[in-house]
Amino acid sequence: MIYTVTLNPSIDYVVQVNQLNLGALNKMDNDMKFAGGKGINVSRVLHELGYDTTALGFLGGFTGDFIVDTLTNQGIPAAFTPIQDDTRINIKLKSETETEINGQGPDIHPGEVDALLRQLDSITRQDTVILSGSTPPSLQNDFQQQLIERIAATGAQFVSDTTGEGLTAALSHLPMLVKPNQEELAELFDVTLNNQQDVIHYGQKLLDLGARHAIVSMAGEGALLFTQDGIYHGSTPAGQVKNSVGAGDSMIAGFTGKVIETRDVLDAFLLSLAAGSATAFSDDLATAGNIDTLTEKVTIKRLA
Ligand SMILES: Nc1ncnc2c1ncn2[C@@H]1O[C@H](COP(=O)(O)OP(=O)(O)O)[C@@H](O)[C@H]1O
Ligand SMILES: O=P(O)(O)OC[C@H]1O[C@](O)(COP(=O)(O)O)[C@@H](O)[C@@H]1O
Repeated sequence: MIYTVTLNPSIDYVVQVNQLNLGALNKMDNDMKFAGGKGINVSRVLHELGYDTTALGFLGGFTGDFIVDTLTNQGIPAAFTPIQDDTRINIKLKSETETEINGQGPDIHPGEVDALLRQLDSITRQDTVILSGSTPPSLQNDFQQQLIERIAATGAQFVSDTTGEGLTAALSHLPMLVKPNQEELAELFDVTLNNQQDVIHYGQKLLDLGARHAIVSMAGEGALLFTQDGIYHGSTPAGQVKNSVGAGDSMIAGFTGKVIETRDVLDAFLLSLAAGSATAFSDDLATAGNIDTLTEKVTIKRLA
């Protein structure tokens, strides 16, 4: 089973305002609500690709109900830990540019934390756990670290898609995969990345620090894959970008599902690239059909 853990899910409220006037009344040209949060997106794409997954994490209030209903309607298995406070709403404003306004996240009470930790005790070494996204501010700074130690103790392999301290904590427990984007990589090492050589240099450090595989995603520029055997660049196919929210999560779903199925890392990278672009080219997350079509249009080149 592939478990995803989303500590800070969200309703992603995508608002289209073609001509945005700040400080004035604007009318929406279109709006859409999606069950979001990084791990939830990963579970949705894993399910779409036919892989067994269960979504875990904290959910509460009317916003939490919306997410549970959406996942139930899509047939995605979930076992969320109920919380008293409302799950957040993240605004994705589409105009000439894409602007994101993410909520901080709800208050999580100690009993709710204990309930989530107890759920993790049933994970076994045959499972994979994907720990994705931010941590609600009411949780202690070292909560991600605690969680990773708990997961590592079960013997399950894990994937980490978070930033800052959480990512540093993950690296020391030998994650199967980490996937920072280029900005997150720069933030982790507190550097400016000026060219591909810089990205390669710091991407390789992710392996040196403990990751078994690392993907550094670069939006429309594709992604770099770092493995013990080599470094690869994957391209993006031509297409019209509609909504890139969840592109990184789709990548993680494609890579993790395929690598568990076939153990073929390059096949997994190919699927991850197709899934990322298929999501960028869709209003919502990618469909299996779109991913399949793009798989033939992605190329991978060995760099080192
Ligand atoms: N504009 C785009 N055109 C084509 N593919 C894209 C685009 N944006 C993202 N993707 C695909 O999705 C992957 C992840 O996107 P990225 O924006 O780097 O991640 P994140 O969503 O984590 O910030 C990219 O490596 C690429 O394969
Ligand atoms: O948990 P965080 O880091 O605040 O991010 C949450 C946001 O990330 C998303 O999962 C999208 O992530 P990506 O675009 O990086 O794939 C949205 O659904 C959600 O609004």
